[in-house]
Amino acid sequence: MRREVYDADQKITFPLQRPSLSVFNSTSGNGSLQGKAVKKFPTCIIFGVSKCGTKAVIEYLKLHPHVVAPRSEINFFNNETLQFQHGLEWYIEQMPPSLEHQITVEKSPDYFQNHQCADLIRAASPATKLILLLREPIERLVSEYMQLSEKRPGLPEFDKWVIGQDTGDIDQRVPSVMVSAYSEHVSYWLSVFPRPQIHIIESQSLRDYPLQEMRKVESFLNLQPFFQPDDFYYNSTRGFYCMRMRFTGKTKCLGKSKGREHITVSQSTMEKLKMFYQPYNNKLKQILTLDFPWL
Ligand SMILES: Nc1ncnc2c1ncn2[C@@H]1O[C@H](COP(=O)(O)OS(=O)(=O)O)[C@@H](OP(=O)(O)O)[C@H]1O
Repeated sequence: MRREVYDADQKITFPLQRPSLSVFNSTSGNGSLQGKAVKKFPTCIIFGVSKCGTKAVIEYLKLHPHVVAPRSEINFFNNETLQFQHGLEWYIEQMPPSLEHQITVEKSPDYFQNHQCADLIRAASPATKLILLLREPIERLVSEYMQLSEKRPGLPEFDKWVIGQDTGDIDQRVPSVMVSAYSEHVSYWLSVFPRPQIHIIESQSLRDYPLQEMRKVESFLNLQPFFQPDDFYYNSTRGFYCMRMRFTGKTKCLGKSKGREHITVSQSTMEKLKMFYQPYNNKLKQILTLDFPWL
């Protein structure tokens, strides 16, 4: 059975029943892991926000033996070409096979500002759980700027990038500026998904207290309690918590593209940015009834 999830002009259909592709028998020596492994639609999608620690959450989650996740972002629901040419079966094909007791988690943080992703995910799988990370908006913006300036050497200096030369105000035409206007996007996602279906993590708290935050994630996903203090250790060279694999003792930190040094924003631009984000932050606090240090 199939149903339309786009409007009639777009003619995209998503199967109501999720197909189980690439069925095979697990050859794992661990008795409890034997059985059929199949590729499944994610139980949980980390849908944003970019530069807020999404990679850390998915890598931490992958320590849990009951979690599988693809190696990289799939960016399916924000890519019409993939949807039209390949369809939902292709999306599921990108997932690693999972055993019956395992869940699949995907992270594509650019879904957040692409509101149609909310409708598409809901149409494809209304019960899929969602995780959202939120970072102080100016810090997030600077983090994205650092990434962009590495990829695009001709990018203007930060001040010129965020301030419209014609107006002298924060330039709302810069997409990255508007990504940090969280309330605009959160209100849309909350019009599509009930609040209890979205777990929110404050980025600084994840950086400082990974164990505490990952235990909350574990509970949100109804996973068996697994995370222990030894799974995380502070790496003073990197300035972040890294991971210790429980069964091999090997350690793993995130790559060098995480934790880039940030530029110092001039005081006048900082003031403009603070004024600009204040109303969005106030609205966010109201919508979520949450209190972060920067709200
Ligand atoms: N454990 C650990 N290790 C490394 N980095 C960590 C960690 N926890 C959180 N962070 C913060 O994650 C920021 C990058 O966020 P994302 O992974 O969401 O970026 S991306 O959108 O996937 O590019 C990255 O931002 P920048 O410091 O600005 O690079 C980090 O601050």
